Amino acid sequence: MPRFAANLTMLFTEMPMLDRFAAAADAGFQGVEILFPYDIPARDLSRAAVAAGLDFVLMNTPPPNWAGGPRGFAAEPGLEERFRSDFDRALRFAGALRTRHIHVMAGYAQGSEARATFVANLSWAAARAPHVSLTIEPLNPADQPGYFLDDFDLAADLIAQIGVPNIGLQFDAYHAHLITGDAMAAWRRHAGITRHVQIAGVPGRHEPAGGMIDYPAFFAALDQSGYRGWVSAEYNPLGLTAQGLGWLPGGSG
Ligand SMILES: O=C(O)[C@@H](O)C(=O)CO
Ligand SMILES: [Mg+2]
Repeated sequence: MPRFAANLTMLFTEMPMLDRFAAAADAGFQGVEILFPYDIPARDLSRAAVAAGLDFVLMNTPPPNWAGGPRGFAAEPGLEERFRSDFDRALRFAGALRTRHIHVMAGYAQGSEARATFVANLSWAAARAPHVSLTIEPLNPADQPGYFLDDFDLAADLIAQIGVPNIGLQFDAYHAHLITGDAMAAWRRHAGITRHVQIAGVPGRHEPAGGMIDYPAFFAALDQSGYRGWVSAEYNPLGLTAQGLGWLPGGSG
């Protein structure tokens, strides 16, 4: 069975951020991720993770505003300088938090110039931080219209083109199902390049149980394919988070 992490941007939001770490550990998670941790001093986040005995698994490149900001700039021509300073800010945070992965967000752009920009920015970032694992994640166009990286085959193609060991796929089964119609088939196709997995139910992006993705079968497929990374719960709980954790293998729900 994979190791599970709680996405603290979306889970346990009924309490302040620094209290969510202990709640996640009590529920049976072994790790955490925060999409945009930039509003809270890294040392406070790090202390909370250590005190709860949790690994810090993933964070995103800025912008810092989860509620209203765009999703990155890496594929947007003309914003290369901003991308670089954002990336360095992410690196400083990631160092303080000992984060396993940084998700480099593409932003909103289309066409060959956007692709060339994304490749150039990712290549620069990979060389800048050769010791850090970088991920790219296709987001479904219904939730993120106009987002550059909206296709799994495109992500695979980009990873192959850049061809460095520290860039891999962030496979979010919720987006995979909405983009391809079959998260399990998408997993079989892309397991080999995946560094990080996220889960949520379809439809609705709620608890990963009882929807169109058979999660017990998906977890078995992860094991069968030899996946050794993390699986992060990244969904909007229907009620109090702890009351919806019956799906978590070995958890207290
Ligand atoms: O799936 C998502 O929405 C996230 O993993 C993300 O990083 C978007 O900000
Ligand atoms: Mg995701």
